[in-house]
Amino acid sequence: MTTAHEGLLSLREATVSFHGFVAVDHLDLDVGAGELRCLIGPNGAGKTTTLDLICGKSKITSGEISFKGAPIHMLNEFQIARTGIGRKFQVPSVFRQLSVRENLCIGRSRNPGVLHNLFQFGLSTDREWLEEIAVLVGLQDEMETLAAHLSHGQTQWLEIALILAQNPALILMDEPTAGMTAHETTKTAMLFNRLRGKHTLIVVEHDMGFVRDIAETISVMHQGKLLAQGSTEEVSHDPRVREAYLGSGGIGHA
Ligand SMILES: Nc1ncnc2c1ncn2[C@@H]1O[C@H](COP(=O)(O)OP(=O)(O)OP(=O)(O)O)[C@@H](O)[C@H]1O
Repeated sequence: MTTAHEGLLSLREATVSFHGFVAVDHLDLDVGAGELRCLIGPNGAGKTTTLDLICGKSKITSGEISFKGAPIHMLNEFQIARTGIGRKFQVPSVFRQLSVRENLCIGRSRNPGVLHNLFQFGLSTDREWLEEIAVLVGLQDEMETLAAHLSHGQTQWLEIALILAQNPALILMDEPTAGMTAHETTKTAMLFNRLRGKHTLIVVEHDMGFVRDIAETISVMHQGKLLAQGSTEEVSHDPRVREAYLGSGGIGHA
C-alpha cells in the first residue's frame, strides 16, 4: 500500500566530508509527514551521519536541508530540536534512579505545551496522558519500577516514550532494536506500527526482520549515496542492493 504524505523533510545534495573523506555524498532524501522511513545499508554507508546532519550534530559541507519548508542546516542542534526534530540515540538517557512514572512526568513537564494544558484542563489531562503513553510503549505494569531495574528493551521503550512526550514532528531513531531479544524486537515492531501515521519517523536499522515488519518505504544508502528506494519488495529484488548489502537473503528472512 502506498500512502501520499505531505513533504516534511528534504535533503538536497547534502554532502559532508571529514578531512577529505566524503561520508555523505550529494544525498537527496524526502520524507513526508506521517511516514515511517527505514534507512538501511552496509556499515559505513553514512546512515548515522545522515541523522547527525538532520539534527545538526554534524554540519553539511554543501547542499541544503529543509524542514517544514524552511532551511535548517545553518541552525545549531538546540535550535533544530526546537523546530520539532527529536532523536533517540543508542545509549538511553533515562533517569536510572527514578521510577518509570517519575521519568515520564519529567519528560512530559519539559514540553512547554504541557504547562499550558495543566492550567487549562487541570492534572487529569496529565494522568490520561501518562496512562496512554505507558500502554503505548508497554510499560503500564512497570510504572513504579526504578528505571535502573528495567530490562534493556523496556529501557529503550521508556526512552521512546520520553521522546514522544516532547511531541516532535520528526523522530530520528538509530538502531532502536540493537541488543534486544527477539521477543523485545517483535514488541518494538508492534509499537512502531502503532506510531505509524501519527508520528514521522526515520529509523536506521540492520535487523532486516524488524525492517520487514515495519517498513513502508526503505531508503538504501551505500558509500554516502542513495543507492535505491522503494517498498520492501522493490528493494529486496534490486540487484544493486543485493550486491552492496543484502546478499541473496533479501529482507526479513528472520
Ligand atoms: N565525525 C567524523 N569524523 C570522521 N569520520 C567520520 C565521522 N563521522 C562519520 N565518519 C565516517 O563516515 C563514514 C560513515 O559513517 P556512519 O556512522 O554514518 O555509517 P553507518 O552507515 O551509520 O554505519 P553503521 O551501520 O556501521 O553504523 C564512516 O567511514 C565513518 O568512519
